[in-house]
Amino acid sequence: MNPANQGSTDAVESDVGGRVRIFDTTLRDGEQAPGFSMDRRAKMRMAHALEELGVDIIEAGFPQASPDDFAAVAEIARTLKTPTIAALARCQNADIDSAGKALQGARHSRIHLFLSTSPLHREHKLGKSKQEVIDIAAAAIYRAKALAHEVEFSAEDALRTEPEYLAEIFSVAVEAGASVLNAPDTVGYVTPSEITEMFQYLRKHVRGADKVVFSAHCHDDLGMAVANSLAAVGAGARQVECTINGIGERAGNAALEEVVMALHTRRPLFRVDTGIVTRHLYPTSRLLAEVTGQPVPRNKAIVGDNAFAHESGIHQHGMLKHRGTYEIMRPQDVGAKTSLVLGKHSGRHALRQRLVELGHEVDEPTLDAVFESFKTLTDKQRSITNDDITTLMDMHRNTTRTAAVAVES
Ligand SMILES: CC(=O)SCCNC(=O)CCNC(=O)[C@H](O)C(C)(C)COP(=O)(O)OP(=O)(O)OC[C@H]1O[C@@H](n2cnc3c(N)ncnc32)[C@H](O)[C@@H]1OP(=O)(O)O
Ligand SMILES: CC(C)C(=O)C(=O)O
Repeated sequence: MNPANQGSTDAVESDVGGRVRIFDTTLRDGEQAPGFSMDRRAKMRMAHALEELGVDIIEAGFPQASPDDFAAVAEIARTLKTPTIAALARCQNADIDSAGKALQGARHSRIHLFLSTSPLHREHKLGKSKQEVIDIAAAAIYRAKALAHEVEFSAEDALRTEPEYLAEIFSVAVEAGASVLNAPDTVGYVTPSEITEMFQYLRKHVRGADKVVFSAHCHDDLGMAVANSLAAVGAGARQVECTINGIGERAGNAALEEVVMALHTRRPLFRVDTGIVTRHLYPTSRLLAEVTGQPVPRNKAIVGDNAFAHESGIHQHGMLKHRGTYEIMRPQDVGAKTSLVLGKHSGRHALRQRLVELGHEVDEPTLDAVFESFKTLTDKQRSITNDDITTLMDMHRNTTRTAAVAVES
């Protein structure tokens, strides 16, 4: 049993220490991005991988969105054993009932309600007053409470909402029975210092703040989703909503693997733990790429092909002496491998190492000669294989032999 799932009101209240729950929304916000939708079968495969990864909560979908999404949430709820299964719903009876029904078989279920709170959304999207929005949220939470083990309330566009009003609607949400309060940066607008201020304010001013978990849900429109999520943790958030490979609406959500490895690698700074089995990060990332048909960018932090690859000679020389010179994480901790890639920017040290690995004996004159032809080749060819290296070595041997024969005759 995952200790994070035992009861929903055991919030960690201090700014440092404790457990941060990882709420994975790859199957909901992640799949909302154009090109990333997943059918029931794909979602099942991902859900099993997410369970193995050790996420605390899987947001399996939005049951009211389509019959297949309802079926996917229901199957995930029936099948998975460890994580809490969440389903998204608007503050509308049909959505709430459909989420409750889809979650019926779950060992631990959560209805995730959302309603816009910012002035822009209240006026233009919902056409509702402040009080009307509060009343709609309260009624929805009461209804959802009867249909799931717990209710999370998200104030959509929270970070562009008046702090006093946000604290008020969250206070009402706690009274109505919500045990997780999510303050999303829906449009990826804020900076780390601003989100810190907002979470500190909410934890101070929401009535019943000590009974609930505060959650961050950050989008990457300005490339700050991970930094903002970490800042929120620093300000007391104890749930982070994130996705594998950072997929999600527009520029995406905070990348799960980046949030987790930042908390893990810089533990003395954050002083919190997650339940993530980090060596599953890379395989889970690759599975997502497979089921969506969307490759992981090479330079993606943690899980990209280049995340632990070194081509530059100066870096390779350092790596051969001590891997800590250019790596801050052990690749095996995320299920990946280090690679010293030979290319245009490589130097003699890495070339010698590869020649030795391929079983060639190399003295300094040989290395110099092969290195020269290697550099000529890399100016023409972006990727160099072991076969290329062997060919260069064979060519050098042939040249040396021919020269020796010429001298003899
Ligand atoms: C920030 C987020 O990520 S929120 C989640 C966004 N995700 C999605 O929208 C994906 C799934 N969505 C869908 O499949 C469709 O939008 C459906 C089936 C849910 C709804 O479709 P439709 O009924 O045709 O409505 P449509 O999407 O065009 O418009 C949204 C309606 O929901 C209302 N609405 C929006 N948010 C909420 C809310 N949190 N609570 C209550 N009503 C809301 C809007 O005011 C609008 O109402 P109206 O039809 O009375 O004008
Ligand atoms: C539903 C909420 C949490 C959301 O996805 C957002 O505000 O970005």
